[in-house]
Amino acid sequence: MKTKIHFIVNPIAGKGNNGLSEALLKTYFPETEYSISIKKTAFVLHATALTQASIAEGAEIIVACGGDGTINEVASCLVNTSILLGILPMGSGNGLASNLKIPKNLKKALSVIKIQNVVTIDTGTINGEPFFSNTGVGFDAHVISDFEENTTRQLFSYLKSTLRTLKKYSYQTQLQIKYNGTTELVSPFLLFISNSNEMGYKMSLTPRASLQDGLLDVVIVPKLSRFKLGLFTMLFLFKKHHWLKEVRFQQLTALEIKSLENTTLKAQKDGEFFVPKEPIIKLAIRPKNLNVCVL
Ligand SMILES: Nc1ncnc2c1ncn2[C@@H]1O[C@H](COP(=O)(O)OP(=O)(O)OP(=O)(O)O)[C@@H](O)[C@H]1O
Repeated sequence: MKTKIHFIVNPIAGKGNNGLSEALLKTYFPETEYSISIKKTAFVLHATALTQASIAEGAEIIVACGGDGTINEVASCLVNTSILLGILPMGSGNGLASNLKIPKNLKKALSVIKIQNVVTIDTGTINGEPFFSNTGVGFDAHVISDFEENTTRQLFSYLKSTLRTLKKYSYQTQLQIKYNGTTELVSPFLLFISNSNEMGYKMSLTPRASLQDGLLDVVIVPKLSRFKLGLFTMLFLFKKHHWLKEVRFQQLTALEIKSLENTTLKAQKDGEFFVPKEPIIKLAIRPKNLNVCVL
């Protein structure tokens, strides 16, 4: 029996020129042993529809070719199944791939899929919808909202969006957060929840996070003075933001966030803008329910 591998390719992820061709795939996965299919996405959420079709076609490995957004759309269909997720990192940040040590080099990443060495990782949920890398309802969500107006998806565009968001960001949103039987009121600059220890571009707000510890790593940063914000940014770039006493970390299995104004919050999910349907956001971890090909 030939192994069925389906490649779901996002042609606009990262710089957009990914170098993946059928000829290259055939050198790694010869027709005598493998049955290969390449599918290109044409719009947002198309990867999910293509993955569902691949599952119905009996694919045993489904490879997300793109960044965290593409992985989210593909992997959402693979949780709690025995189908393996492969990753060819072709996005801008590639946070999850980097945490999993999947090489950015296309040929090396193809070898990883061929070896079929598998780890089972945790996945997070936000109001029941899976996320794999991170989510957030603070400054990061506003940056992503601005970023999606850009025509290019590269580091420079993230930097531009960060600066634009810094100028207009307001801290008016009063949130009630509940975890481990505790209720708190916060009005945070940042409320970031991560499964992975990397956000992309080798940057991390949650360096202690593990994809296999059954925990969500939560970072809460209150409103900061301009000086403290500058300091926080500098420390963050060197992964030393924990030096600031205002920065709080929690490792949790569940968290509830409620807008006191009863408005729906802006959020980001794996780097894509997301507006939860209700003013209450429920976050949870689902331990070890996704099989991923790694080195
Ligand atoms: N043909 C298409 N045209 C426009 N958008 C698309 C197309 N195909 C997929 N998308 C959308 O592109 C978005 C970005 O994809 P992805 O996150 O993989 O790349 P990236 O943002 O460059 O990488 P990263 O998240 O690692 O920074 C996803 O939300 C996906 O739904």
